[in-house]
Amino acid sequence: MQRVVVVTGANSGIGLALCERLLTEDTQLRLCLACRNMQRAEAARDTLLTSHADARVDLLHLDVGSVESVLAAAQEVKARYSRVDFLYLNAGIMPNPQVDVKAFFKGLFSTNVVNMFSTAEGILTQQDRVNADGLQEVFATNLFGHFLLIRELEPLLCEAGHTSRVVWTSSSNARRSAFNIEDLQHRNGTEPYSSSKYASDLLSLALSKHKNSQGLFSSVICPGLVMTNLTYGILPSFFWTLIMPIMWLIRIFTNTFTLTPSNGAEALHWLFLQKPESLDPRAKYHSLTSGLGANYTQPRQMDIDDDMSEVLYSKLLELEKEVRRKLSERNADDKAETVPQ
Ligand SMILES: NC(=O)C1=CN([C@@H]2O[C@H](COP(=O)(O)OP(=O)(O)OC[C@H]3O[C@@H](n4cnc5c(N)ncnc54)[C@H](OP(=O)(O)O)[C@@H]3O)[C@@H](O)[C@H]2O)C=CC1
Ligand SMILES: CC(C)CCC[C@@H](C)[C@H]1CC[C@H]2C3=C(CC[C@]12C)[C@@]1(C)CCC(=O)[C@@H](C)[C@@H]1CC3
Repeated sequence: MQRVVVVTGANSGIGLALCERLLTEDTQLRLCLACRNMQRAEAARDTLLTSHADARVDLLHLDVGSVESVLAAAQEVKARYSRVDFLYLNAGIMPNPQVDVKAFFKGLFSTNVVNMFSTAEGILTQQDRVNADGLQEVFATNLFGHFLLIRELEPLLCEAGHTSRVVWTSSSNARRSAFNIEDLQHRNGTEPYSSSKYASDLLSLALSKHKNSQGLFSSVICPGLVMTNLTYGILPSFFWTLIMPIMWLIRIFTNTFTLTPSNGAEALHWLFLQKPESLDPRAKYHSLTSGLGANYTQPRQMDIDDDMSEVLYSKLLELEKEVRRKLSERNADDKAETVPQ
């Protein structure tokens, strides 16, 4: 049976490395790269086809941060495929990141040093903005757009007779203290990235609870610290080049410095090979790399509770209704404007 796998944010970094690994694993796969930039998506497909000439690689235009784009992409998926076996929710942004250098050096000489290097706790903030849909951009991209995509694809994902999987690329930067259920979109804070990733952890648990009986299983992973466009956006390039030998050195002491996209994709790949019933919906599956470069996956319990996950789920359903209502009003207005008087 040819399995259909959709990967969001597949044109670079961890998403692209995952595609490469999946094609090596299953040559019969039908792989769909869901990307907002079609030029980069085509380049990614070319790269994949160089090493897997016979592979079936499709492209799908998806800007996960735009409600209209998500709805159109979901329609396209439903038209193209009769099933979706895996939906990897990997696209993510961390706009305008700022490192608190003072806090970093303070942390360096504290007992919190290992935690600081694996979670960036206390040293990393971002500046968010409102997007065209009136949503906070980080929330819309990292969480809500993916939620809407799942909702739209439910007919395929929850089809009787087979199981489907959604896998969130979360982060060990996801922290309860950065998340406020009264401020879901993190309008008032400086850690929208951490908040959105914590929300994805909560949402994954709620999805498992509500949808397992319909054959849909949701899991969460952390790729570790990986050198990608996202991380290169945190410090100037020359600085990364300067500290890179130190990064490789640190890897001897912490297994969370996976560093290469392929290593970071370890847990995503590992989940592809597991039976969904054997997975723990409360665990985050971490990609880890030993000092000698060996990859492995380790589940760690998440700091989440059922009540909050339920509240988040119902708030997202509410927001979905509101967003759909606004969109149909906007479409009706546009239509009225184009009708000749
Ligand atoms: N690198 C790291 O250390 C860690 C990364 N992660 C997570 O891993 C995931 C992948 O990131 P990574 O590979 O590191 O970084 P990259 O920047 O290389 O990849 C991010 C991908 O997401 C895509 N993307 C961003 N915004 C949108 C959008 N609105 N619609 C569709 N696609 C979009 C990007 O496309 P485009 O090329 O168009 O920008 C790109 O393909 C993210 O969710 C990130 O939060 C988690 C923990 C650590
Ligand atoms: C001398 C400099 C001020 C050194 C700064 C080092 C930091 C830039 C890194 C230390 C820990 C890193 C880290 C991440 C980004 C870069 C650091 C803050 C992440 C937040 C990247 C994205 C994620 O999702 C996390 C899992 C990473 C955690 C560690």
